[in-house]
Amino acid sequence: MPEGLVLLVNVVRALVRTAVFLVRNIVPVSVLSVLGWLGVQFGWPVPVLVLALVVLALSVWVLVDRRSFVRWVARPARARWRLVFVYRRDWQPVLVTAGLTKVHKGREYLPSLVRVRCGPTSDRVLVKMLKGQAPDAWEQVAVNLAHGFGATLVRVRDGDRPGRIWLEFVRRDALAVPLPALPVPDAADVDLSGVEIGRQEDGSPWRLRLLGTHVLIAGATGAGKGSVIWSTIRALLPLMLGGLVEVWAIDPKRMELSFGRALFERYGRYSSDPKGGMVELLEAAAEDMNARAELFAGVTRSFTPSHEHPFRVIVVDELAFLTAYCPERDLRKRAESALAVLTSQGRSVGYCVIGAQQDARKEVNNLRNLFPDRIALRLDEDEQVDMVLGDGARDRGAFADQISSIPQIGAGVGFVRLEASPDPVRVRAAYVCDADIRAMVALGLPELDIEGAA
Ligand SMILES: Nc1ncnc2c1ncn2[C@@H]1O[C@H](COP(=O)(O)OP(=O)(O)OP(=O)(O)O)[C@@H](O)[C@H]1O
Repeated sequence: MPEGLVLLVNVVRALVRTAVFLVRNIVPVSVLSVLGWLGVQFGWPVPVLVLALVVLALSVWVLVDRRSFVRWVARPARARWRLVFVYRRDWQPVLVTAGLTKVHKGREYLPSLVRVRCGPTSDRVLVKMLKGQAPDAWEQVAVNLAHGFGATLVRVRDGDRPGRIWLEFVRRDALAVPLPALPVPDAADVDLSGVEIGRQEDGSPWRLRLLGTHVLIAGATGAGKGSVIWSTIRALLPLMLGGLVEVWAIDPKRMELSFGRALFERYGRYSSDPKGGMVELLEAAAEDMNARAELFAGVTRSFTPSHEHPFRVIVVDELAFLTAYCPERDLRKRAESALAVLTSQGRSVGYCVIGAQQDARKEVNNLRNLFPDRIALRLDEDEQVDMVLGDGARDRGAFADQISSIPQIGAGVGFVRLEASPDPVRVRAAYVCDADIRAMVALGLPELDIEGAA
């Protein structure tokens, strides 16, 4: 190629790059230009004074309304910073190494980085994939991307339109520290469509729906199933005391729920009797539910709790004991059919079954599909994740098998699928310790000797 032509090509390239840089950085470039112009025109104290005034105005904003400052200034500024100095800087080398680029006829095709948003603990990066590329290709190299961009974890989420995906880079584990028991709410604030029992990864409250659903909590031993159960009971306590909610506790392990036995006996029912008492309780619930269904038929389709017909939460601490491990076949069959009746018909008449279980396998609990809402705490094997949360949940980032078995870090941590989105959300239940349970019992039974109750 003649020398002149090479020179011309390089000049054109440099001009294009400069134009792209100016367009991409229009805001900082404009601000610097105006400040420079002020300096040249009126002397350098002027831009310094303007800057000082801007800093003063921002400081006042922080003091007056920190939230809106973070939303409108701090987060966008941080997102810009991370776009330029983290993602754009390392975009090409990391994607090439992870195998997400394509070379065709000597030309390299690179997926484009569209936008970056910063949250308190994670960044969301909108990516335009190469034509013909699917999100799976990104899911497979999520670990490479995490290491490449210095994140602890990367999740791949659906984008705003076909061909685009959000990459969620988790910078810091917001759930690494145990969450103490939440305050007992006021009765007026308890909403059975979403009782607050912990935190989501983005810092917002984790609300568990009880009205019109049943909940399965799956987790290996020590995963913290008890904290989900007790946080739920704690959130319901004011309505229990007011007679609008009853908790019927079935406690084959005689560990977790026995702490609140006095509370359940006063504001619901309790059984830990392996010789048939627990099954009788389930059958009584199923019978009452049938009677309710008959009464409500053709009268009402939505349930509102009343003193006559309280909302009943049936808590079963270890489902598998009733449906699989119980030595007596007859009791197993009766328990299974009562549970099937309750879960298949109880939703619309004010019954909610919350079942906990250690083993998520199908052989152990074939009622699993009757629980519309499921929580996967720490699980022993990766295949169990999809068994609990549904197909594809693990591919979408529900790594319940990787939750730490150290209680401080991992107990009560889990994944849920919320109604609004197929993507699993990481959550942590608040930890209701023995003293908190005693205080709850004391609140419900002030006349009782608390040590005796617990
Ligand atoms: N949400 C939580 N936050 C912090 N620590 C917790 C939390 N939940 C439980 N723990 C700790 O983990 C331990 C085990 O929890 P828990 O007994 O609830 O597990 P589990 O899943 O019910 O186990 P198992 O099936 O063996 O009864 C508790 O003793 C407590 O120290």
